[in-house]
Amino acid sequence: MGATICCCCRSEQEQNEQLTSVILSREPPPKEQCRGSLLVFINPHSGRGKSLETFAHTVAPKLDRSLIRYEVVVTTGPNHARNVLMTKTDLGKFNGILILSGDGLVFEALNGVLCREDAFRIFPNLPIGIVPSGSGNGLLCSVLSKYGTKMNEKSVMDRALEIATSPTARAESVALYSVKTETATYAAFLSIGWGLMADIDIESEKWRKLGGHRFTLMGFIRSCNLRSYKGRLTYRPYKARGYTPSSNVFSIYDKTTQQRIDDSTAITIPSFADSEDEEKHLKNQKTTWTLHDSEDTTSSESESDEEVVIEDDFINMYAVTLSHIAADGPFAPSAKLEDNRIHLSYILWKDIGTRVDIAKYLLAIEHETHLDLPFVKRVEVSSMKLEVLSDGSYVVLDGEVVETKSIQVSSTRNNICVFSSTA
Ligand SMILES: Nc1ncnc2c1ncn2[C@@H]1O[C@H](COP(=O)(O)OP(=O)(O)OP(=O)(O)O)[C@@H](O)[C@H]1O
Repeated sequence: MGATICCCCRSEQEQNEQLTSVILSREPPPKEQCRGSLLVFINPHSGRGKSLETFAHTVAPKLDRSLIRYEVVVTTGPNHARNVLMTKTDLGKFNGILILSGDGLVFEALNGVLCREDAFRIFPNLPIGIVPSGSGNGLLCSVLSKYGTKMNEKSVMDRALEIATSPTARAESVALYSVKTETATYAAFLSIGWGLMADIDIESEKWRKLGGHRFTLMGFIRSCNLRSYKGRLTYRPYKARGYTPSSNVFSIYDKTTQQRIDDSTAITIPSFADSEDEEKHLKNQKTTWTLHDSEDTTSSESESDEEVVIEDDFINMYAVTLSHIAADGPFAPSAKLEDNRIHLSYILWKDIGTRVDIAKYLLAIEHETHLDLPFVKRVEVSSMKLEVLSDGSYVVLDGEVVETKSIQVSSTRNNICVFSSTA
């Protein structure tokens, strides 16, 4: 335990191998003394490439002191975490999972869970903790900003470490969205982008080591080479439909995931006249989304309103479901963790004067004034569909590129739970 490593004079790969073997050989605290256990995913290449070091030197010693055991998976490439979570048979024994990467690995992990039969029981009962090692950490920043953490890299990292390693850590609900493309279904929690900001996000990935500065640099380049993107955007304005989202805040180490699942199943099973109905109810609970705009939830004629369709040349389309997309000012200040509305904003080519307007828009994001610019249209929606009608653009979901020309995002009444505070 607590081995110190001299990292100078060695290649990055050798350092990573050495750190991995130190991490995997750590003696856990004795089981009978432990408060609980975490399943940890470390992406050695995320962000500035420091996640193994952060775990070995900071997270692991703190978890040991807090008597929290951990099982570590050092991811070897895309889909590793997804495959583990799809197939792991003992997920219920953990109190939570901890991810040392960015939003991309959280997205991958959730979509691994989505492939499981018990996905919709796991989501609200298996808390996800994040130690921000990737370059985009919108989920973590949205959660921490609710509790007043200052939005700069150091404060976010310090607070995330405190929560991730504390025996009194608590988790709370974050709304989950159902996404369909031409070929796949996803669970998403953060954003869908197309056009200017999606291009900036993806084209700046080669500068990962610059951290958040990569977006500023690529934003400057992109606004000098402004493009328009042809597409059709269809959306349905948000209506409450009698639903008031509420947050479930709970202590992570009071129960394991399986104990929480067992408790919630016992509470939510109504008494059924016959066992066939009961079986059907349980099956639905396990396997399906609860869509916000389903027939069951549209209670009156006035609520089944028209869809709005815009077919035009766009400069940017960016929709978020959480307040922050990075550790700067909020992108959607009114977004709340548990609330299931989608904050859609877009800019049409015909509405801007010059490309200086776009530079102003990108700069305004940092100062939270971007939504006040006259050429930025915004609306809260419960579902939206984007059909891309031109070539050569990225559709980016929770920071990850999805290969599709058509994508539909729907609000649901499902949620995940995320490490958020300490008692
Ligand atoms: N060992 C690995 N090597 C390369 N890619 C990996 C590895 N492990 C995981 N990945 C992939 O890297 C992506 C990590 O994205 P994440 O957002 O977590 O980090 P990031 O450094 O901020 O990356 P990005 O800038 O692309 O968002 C995930 O899609 C994941 O599948």
